[in-house]
Amino acid sequence: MSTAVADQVLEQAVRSGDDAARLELGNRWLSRHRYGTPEHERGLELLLAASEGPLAVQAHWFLAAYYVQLAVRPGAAAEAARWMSRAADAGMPAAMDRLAEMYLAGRGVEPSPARAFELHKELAGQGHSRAAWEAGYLLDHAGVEPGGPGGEGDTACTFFARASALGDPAGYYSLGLRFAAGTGVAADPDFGRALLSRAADGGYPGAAEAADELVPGAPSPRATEWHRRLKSNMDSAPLEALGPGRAGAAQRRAATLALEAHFSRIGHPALRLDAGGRLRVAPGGARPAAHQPGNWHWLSHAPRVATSTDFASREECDHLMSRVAGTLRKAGEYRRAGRDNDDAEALYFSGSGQAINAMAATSVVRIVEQRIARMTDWSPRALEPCSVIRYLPGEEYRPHVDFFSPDQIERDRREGRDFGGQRIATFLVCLRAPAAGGETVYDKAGLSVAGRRGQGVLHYNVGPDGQPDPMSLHTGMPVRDGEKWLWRSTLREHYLDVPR
Ligand SMILES: O=C(O)CCC(=O)C(=O)O
Ligand SMILES: [Fe+2]
Repeated sequence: MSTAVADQVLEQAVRSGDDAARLELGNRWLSRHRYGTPEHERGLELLLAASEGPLAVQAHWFLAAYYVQLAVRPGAAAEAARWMSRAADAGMPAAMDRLAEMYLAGRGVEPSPARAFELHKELAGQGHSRAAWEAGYLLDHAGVEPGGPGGEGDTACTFFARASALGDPAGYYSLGLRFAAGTGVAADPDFGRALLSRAADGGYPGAAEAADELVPGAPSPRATEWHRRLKSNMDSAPLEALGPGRAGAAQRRAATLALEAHFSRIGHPALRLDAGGRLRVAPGGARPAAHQPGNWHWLSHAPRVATSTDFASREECDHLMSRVAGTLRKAGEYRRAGRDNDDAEALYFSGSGQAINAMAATSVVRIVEQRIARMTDWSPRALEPCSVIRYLPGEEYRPHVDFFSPDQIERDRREGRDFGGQRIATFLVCLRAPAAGGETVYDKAGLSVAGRRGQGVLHYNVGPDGQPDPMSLHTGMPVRDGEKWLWRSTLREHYLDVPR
């Protein structure tokens, strides 16, 4: 059926009051027609018309997603939060997940890491493994005080164990790090090694390296035995009960309890079930502390370049790689029309990348952004959405500058596409350092910065007078061996969500 015919069929269905057709047609009009056109407005009206009918929750979700992605428009964040809350209150897992992210970032709502945690905790109880992992991460990094009814004893390790019970490599990985180091749980390097190896079996980035570095040498017989048990535990786990779209919240809770009980039978003394049948990890070891980045170390004043060692933790670096690993694309494929810097990227950068937008951002993305904002005394509202880029051997980013031309800034502002103004500075975080090559070179200053995992690099693209600085020319040297992964944020002149 051609699109035109299909549209006519949908129009007919809309006239007879069919809400599924309203949703389908509304989304089509919104994606096909530019913001501000009557056709675009009609798309929005169709979604609104469906928002009180039998498909209200889906309509709320589509409206929320629409406003999330319309971030640069005034009031969009508040509208996004309003619709997202309605879909979340109706129990839609995807909406609960995005609402948690909004509470953490404080977008459209008062920031509340505690609400973000509670939403992830609820989702974790329904068998959503990433939510279980995020709940654990938030406990260690967002200053959330677990408390309230049933909250006693919630620890990061407990949530990572629950993610592990659901078969999530991220859960094995983070639990493995903690058993290896003895943070939040009494150290058991053999079990830690086994968990990290299990995460590596599941393809989790950095897990094999962490196992080799944190518990060096050949695995002990005990580590090998734990690894075998972890594998056979998962082989016999009744995971199908959580298959996509299989059951409602109550059935998913029951299936989750069964999986947690199953995992506890692996027999490790630190894993136990509480009175409510939920999996917990006996607390012990060193008190977990929020990650502390190193102070700025200035390398150059023309251009201005500084580094911070351990800006991001190993766990954060590996999470960020895992988040984009399946979706990386060549620069030419993510280029947006009319953006000169995207054209330059396609021309000069031979690796791959992926932006992490508000529909994909996780707690780690927001916490790292908040850390960048704190360390640079910048507002998170003036940070461009981050992206992750990867260089394979032979790939490079030839000499270029990151600042926008005055033409580009004015065109973006006029077309209502981007109100952020100049890219004052660039913030890079080395997620994985290559074995050889891949230095960041500031060509005109004769400065070369070798990446180390977790290191943050800040360089200004403008001089102290605020004007584009030609001295900021820089190069990502060809990687000779291994892979190089970077996080990129740019610090913009203005808030991105306030029209000028
Ligand atoms: O890879 C590097 O070291 C530099 C990356 C860069 O310049 C950029 O992403 O704009
Ligand atoms: Fe650059």
